[in-house]
Amino acid sequence: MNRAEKANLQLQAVSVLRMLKETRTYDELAEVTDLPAGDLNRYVNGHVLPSPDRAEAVVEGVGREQLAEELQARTRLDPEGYVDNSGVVFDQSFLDLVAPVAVETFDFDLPDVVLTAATDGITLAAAMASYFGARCAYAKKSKETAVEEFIEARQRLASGIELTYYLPASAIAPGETVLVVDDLIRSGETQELLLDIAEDADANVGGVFALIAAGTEGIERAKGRTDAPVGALASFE
Ligand SMILES: O=P(O)(O)OC[C@H]1O[C@H](OP(=O)(O)OP(=O)(O)O)[C@H](O)[C@@H]1O
Repeated sequence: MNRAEKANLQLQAVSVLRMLKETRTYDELAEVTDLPAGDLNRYVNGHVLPSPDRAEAVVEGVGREQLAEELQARTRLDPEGYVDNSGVVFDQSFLDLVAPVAVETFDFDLPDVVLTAATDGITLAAAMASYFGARCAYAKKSKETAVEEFIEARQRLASGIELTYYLPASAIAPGETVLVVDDLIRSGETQELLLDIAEDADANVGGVFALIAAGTEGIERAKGRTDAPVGALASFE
């Protein structure tokens, strides 16, 4: 790790600790992190940065578990099983914490492009792209008027409805590494269309990542389509 990467990791750890501190006392935070309450106070207030080792432990270990809990707490499931995750996808500073935890947990190849589908995946994709220094691209269900060339992916869904996603052809260059992300993966139909787009662009898939998996069907479906790591931060049955 070079100096800039270390500094980035240390600042990420401070963000994670601040997020956790919102709903905890320092003693409770000490219990969660196994770090002394006095040190945590100095980190959260920005007086001292955690050492790179401590920062890594916070981002990798505690970060994943706590982010998953936080996700569950911010997500509502209605009686029909539909997910309301606006408390997550509208909160850019929460989403800023996700990329380092996701990459530590799932070991994705670092992307040139973070690809998602409009609409709800966009804020997550933007946050992750910014962390990786990658471009953010999103496929839409309609064609942008001024764009001449598109990559199209079409699928007849289980419901019988036909779904087409369009991505401007210039968004991904051949040979680039694409990380497919979304807020939610349920049937995996959307991710499959995004993987079709990546394949059409002659890109390498670096991974498939969702914040929330509703059931296991979507994750299994994506795993059937790529050898790259596939995972979600939290799951609902
Ligand atoms: O795994 P799947 O069964 O494909 O479901 C997941 C997709 O469903 C939601 O998008 P939706 O199609 O509702 O569009 P929206 O983001 O515009 O609401 C969500 O943002 C994912 O893209």
